[in-house]
Amino acid sequence: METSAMASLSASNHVARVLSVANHVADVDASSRIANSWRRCLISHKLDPARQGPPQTLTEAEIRHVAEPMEETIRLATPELDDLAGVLRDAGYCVNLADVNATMLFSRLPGEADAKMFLDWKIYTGSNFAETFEGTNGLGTALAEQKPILVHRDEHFRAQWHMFSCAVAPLFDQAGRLAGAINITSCREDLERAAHQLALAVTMEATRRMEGAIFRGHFRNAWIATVPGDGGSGLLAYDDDRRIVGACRSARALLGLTDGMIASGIDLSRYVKFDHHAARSADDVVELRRADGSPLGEGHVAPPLRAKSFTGPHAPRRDATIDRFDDLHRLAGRDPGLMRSVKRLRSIGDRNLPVLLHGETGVGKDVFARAIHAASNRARNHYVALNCAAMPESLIDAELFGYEAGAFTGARREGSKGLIVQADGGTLFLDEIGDMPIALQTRLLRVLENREVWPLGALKPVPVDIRLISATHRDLGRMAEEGAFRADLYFRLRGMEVKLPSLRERADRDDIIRQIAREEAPNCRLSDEAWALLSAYPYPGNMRQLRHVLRLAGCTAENGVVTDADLDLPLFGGRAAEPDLAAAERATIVEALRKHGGRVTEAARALKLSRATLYRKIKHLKIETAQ
Ligand SMILES: Nc1ncnc2c1ncn2[C@@H]1O[C@H](COP(=O)(O)OP(=O)(O)OP(=O)(O)O)[C@@H](O)[C@H]1O
Repeated sequence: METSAMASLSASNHVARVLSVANHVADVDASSRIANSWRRCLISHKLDPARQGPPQTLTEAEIRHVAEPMEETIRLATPELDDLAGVLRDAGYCVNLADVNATMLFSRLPGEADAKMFLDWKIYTGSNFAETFEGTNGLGTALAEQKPILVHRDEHFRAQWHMFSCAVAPLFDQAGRLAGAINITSCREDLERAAHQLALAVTMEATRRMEGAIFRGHFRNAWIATVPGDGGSGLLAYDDDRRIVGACRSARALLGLTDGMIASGIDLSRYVKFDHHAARSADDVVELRRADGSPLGEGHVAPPLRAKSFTGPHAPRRDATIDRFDDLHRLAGRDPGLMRSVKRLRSIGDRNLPVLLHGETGVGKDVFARAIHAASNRARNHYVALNCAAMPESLIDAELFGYEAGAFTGARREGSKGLIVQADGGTLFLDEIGDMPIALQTRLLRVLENREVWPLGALKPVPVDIRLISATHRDLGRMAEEGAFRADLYFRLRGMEVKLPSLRERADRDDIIRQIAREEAPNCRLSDEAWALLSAYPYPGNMRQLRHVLRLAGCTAENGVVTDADLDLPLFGGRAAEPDLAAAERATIVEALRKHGGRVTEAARALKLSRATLYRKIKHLKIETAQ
């Protein structure tokens, strides 16, 4: 028999089976949950099990709109989602997070061999698998019932999904409300139900950890108590005055807490009692008791992420929802490498560890450095930045270390404090540190070692307390090996090294394009062609270039639609084109400088480059300037 004829025979057998189960005629081996779902699909949703066609898929703009309220949930769940995808990848599973309406908003595909099937069948971000449209399926049915479910092959309502097997766990938010679901799907023919059942158990465990991460992330400035219970442990968040500010689904069920009780700021001691002084860290086990003194079991208590130690009852109340690491989390987006770096920065806390940022031009080194400063206990003091590539050696010296009155010809009469002293108590950001002349490197090293500065012409040093963040696009390690950069300074600078990936390397590049499009072209939508172009372009100028391109496109777009014609994306040549590119680049820069009377700032603005990048290019291309 031909394959298509076999397929249509099995489809008609399936239709007959669905009808007989739904009408309670035959007692086939479909589980009661599957049978009930089939009944809902036939009777309430009036669906046809034989209907063929892809799932409903949202446009880019619709995905953006739907994903916005889920941004924090997705961000906090991403590390666990990535781990789950890593564990299941070799078994051919794709992993998705969907919202309450069963629209997939996050997807991780397995290896190439398995991925094609998911792409062909549109099992990816933007597709909707609501039971009311697609019939019985993992996502739709788990969300309809708010319970984990396994839907194996011919348990799907529509015959066209019979080559797939899915396992889904619903996801509940920090207030115990249904927030979405975590789905894993396989299309491997040899997948046994028992093995799939095991994968469901793994998914349920991972989902519980995601819920924990979402709860802890949401209440990061509150105390968190973990309370044991039969259906898994519950999480309670409370403030410095020991009033409950949040409770997860299990804690609500376990202790009978409602939204109203939590909103009224109910006392923790009316539900749970324990010796606060016994809990010094999240790893310490504490004996928990109910209000009447009866034992509740062993639990844990974690202090707020910002707190160093327990605060007394009169300590000022903190806002339990504001986190000074917010900017860093926002910049890291969903890029796994950057998310790990932010996690490490969090664990460093307020220790004065130098940070070395590494990345191409325009990847956001300056904004990242500012965000590190904002997340530190130095945030109230100055953030002072200096670009070492943008100045001649003599000026860097004076700018950085300062000078006494009359220290040299041309010096200001009253002298200058210098940037290092200005940054006292705060953060000093040295951009393009690889361009710092060797003599100045030696002076900087002395400042870092002795914590004092000798301004030029001064008779005594000035003590300073700075946190140093430096940045470079160069390979400083190699430069240190080759003697072009002081190795001892290099090791001092890289207390922690953070690699800021180029835009083309970022795992969340599409999110960034969407976000920047929202900011720079707020009243426009992107046409499909424009989107295709934007997501395939290599962006030598990274975020800065993307911003400029979209800002311009926002101005030229007609009828609120950015088309490919609005995108000013110059061809980015390969290796063979490099000599010509360099010549063309040189000519463009020389012309821009000429047009702006040699003023680098204005020429940089006209060329849509940062001043530092233009200085670097001027140096690299050996262009003569008036300065
Ligand atoms: N994660 C991000 N999302 C959106 N925009 C960003 C992000 N990071 C940086 N940008 C934007 O990119 C532009 C360039 O950022 P920034 O000046 O910090 O880059 P840089 O790496 O310091 O560049 P250069 O090395 O050329 O000095 C800025 O407009 C900034 O707002």
